[in-house]
Amino acid sequence: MISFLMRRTIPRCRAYSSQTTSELTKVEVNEKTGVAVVTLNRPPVNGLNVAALRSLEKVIGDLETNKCKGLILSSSSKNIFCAGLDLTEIYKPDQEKLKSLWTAFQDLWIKLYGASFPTTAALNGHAIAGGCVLALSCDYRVMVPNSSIGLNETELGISPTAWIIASMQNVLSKRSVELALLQGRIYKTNQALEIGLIDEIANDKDETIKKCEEFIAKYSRVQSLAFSLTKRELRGKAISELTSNRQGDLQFFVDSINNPSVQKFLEKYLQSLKSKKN
Ligand SMILES: CCCCCCCC/C=C\CC(=O)SCCNC(=O)CCNC(=O)[C@H](O)C(C)(C)COP(=O)(O)OP(=O)(O)OC[C@H]1O[C@@H](n2cnc3c(N)ncnc32)[C@H](O)[C@@H]1OP(=O)(O)O
Repeated sequence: MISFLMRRTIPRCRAYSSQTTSELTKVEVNEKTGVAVVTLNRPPVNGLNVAALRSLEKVIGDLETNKCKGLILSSSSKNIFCAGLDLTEIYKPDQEKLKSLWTAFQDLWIKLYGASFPTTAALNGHAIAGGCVLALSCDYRVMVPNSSIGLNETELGISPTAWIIASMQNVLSKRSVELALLQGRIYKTNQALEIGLIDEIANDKDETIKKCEEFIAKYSRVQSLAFSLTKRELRGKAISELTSNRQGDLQFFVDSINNPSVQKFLEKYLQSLKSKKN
């Protein structure tokens, strides 16, 4: 069950009625500000499987319906924000599950990137691949020191699809996007700040959330309708490009993952992650 701490005094933020989302995503809404802290909660690394993606998508949909004031995306892990798509779901995949995974990721991106309220990522640790996409889909990113962030897909042998590139282009210069994507580069916190991949550094998780709250507070005098219409103008093109080509995008993903050389790499990659501890 999702835990809600709903405010009673902000008239535009109604109490949630849905209780169907699982513990995969926890939600707390600040009674005073109406800002929701949404916590990814799939240990050990918040790997994104279909259930986790759908859970987060539903939460964002509920926040949208309830006209909350802003979102802070965080993680229950001590040092990992999100390690991206669950690699065990894309190695030797069940084909139907693979399609569901990508479709759920597309749906989540459309909701998060297009959210009509301010969105922030409180990066209390690593944000790799799909984890970086979640961060890039928000309006603002605050990260703790000694963490890493980036899109390493080319290292995995797959190429980021148009909407993922658009999310990065929305944040970085064209030159930085080229370097980041073509090299499949993962940036340390300081480097990420230098190129603008994150907006601020915070000392710890609490401070990431505080800084995200401060960012959202800057919008308190902005009319919600003007905010959402302006955001739609800025981001709508990338979203409609995906919505008009969802099937093609899905097929590209499925073909990429099923490529024997990608599967071979994934096998070695998963082994290397496991053998780190030995
Ligand atoms: C259209 C064509 C395709 C377009 C694709 C582009 C789209 C891009 C979007 C998504 C793609 C992806 O997201 S693919 C996922 C890629 N993710 C990664 O490469 C991250 C891999 N993980 C790490 O680098 C590290 O785990 C970490 C830095 C995140 C944390 O390191 P730490 O040392 O703290 O932890 P461990 O490495 O020991 O991990 C603990 C535990 O978790 C397992 N693990 C890690 N990552 C994943 C994952 N993504 N999915 C599933 N499982 C994962 C790891 O193997 C360990 O397991 P064990 O405890 O069993 O050993």
